Amino acid sequence: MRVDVVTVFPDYLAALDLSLIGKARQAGLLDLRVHDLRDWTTDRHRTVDDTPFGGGAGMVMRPDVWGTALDDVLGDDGHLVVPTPSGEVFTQRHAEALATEEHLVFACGRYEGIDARVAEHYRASGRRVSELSIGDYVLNGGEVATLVMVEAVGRLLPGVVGNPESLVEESHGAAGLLEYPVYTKPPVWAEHEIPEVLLSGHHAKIARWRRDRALERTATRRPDLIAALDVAALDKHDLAT
Ligand SMILES: CC(C)N1CCN(Cc2ccc(Cn3ccc4ccc(-c5n[nH]c(N)c5C#N)cc43)cc2)CC1
Repeated sequence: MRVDVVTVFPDYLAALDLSLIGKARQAGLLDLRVHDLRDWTTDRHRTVDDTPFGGGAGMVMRPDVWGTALDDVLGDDGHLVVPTPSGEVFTQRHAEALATEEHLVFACGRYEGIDARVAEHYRASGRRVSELSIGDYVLNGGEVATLVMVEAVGRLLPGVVGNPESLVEESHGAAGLLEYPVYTKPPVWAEHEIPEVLLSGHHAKIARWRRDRALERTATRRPDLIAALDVAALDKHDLAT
């Protein structure tokens, strides 16, 4: 997979040189290229923004600069991803769908956002465009959201995560439940012991205990997920473990 990121803060994406995503890049599993939007400006001040039509606070990012940049970077096959507070909320389902793409291009806005005609233009020209938000809180730009989405998508690519098994049993997985509590050595820490069932070696009981803790957590912390619960998948998933 090729991923291009266009931003006025290229250094913000340096974190993608680290850890799993960094290793995936070195292994050639992920071809990640970060571009400075100002490289497509034509004035001596390298201007990327202007005042909003209709008035209001702040500045808006210019469509002409973004258009020349994206025309260069999107190529024939790029799927344009625009992080925005007004986007569809990004979920694991979006990560799974984006992980099937050959080429993603992330447009990182700043200020009050990117002129709306940019996304419109590429959608109208038949290109896949996803306007996505990573959650209901306000950030200062699209770079942090891009880091989140590139990691969520990158870890799903074949060969990136050492044990593909671990991609199956994870939060918001097939059964739609939150993760159960996990423990490791020492068996006693600060007078806290390990739940006995986890020391029993009885796999069916351990699976049932984990399923019950995941249900409990989901009901307490994310009751919204309970409504969408796929009970059939839950039992199948549970019996498979
Ligand atoms: C009334 C009037 C003064 N209000 C002024 C604030 N407006 C909303 C507003 C708020 C902040 C930004 C800054 N910004 C620029 C590009 C950009 C991309 C993503 C995100 C972003 N924020 N939160 C997420 N989950 C995001 C994602 N993904 C934020 C971005 C842009 C826009 C709403 C109108």
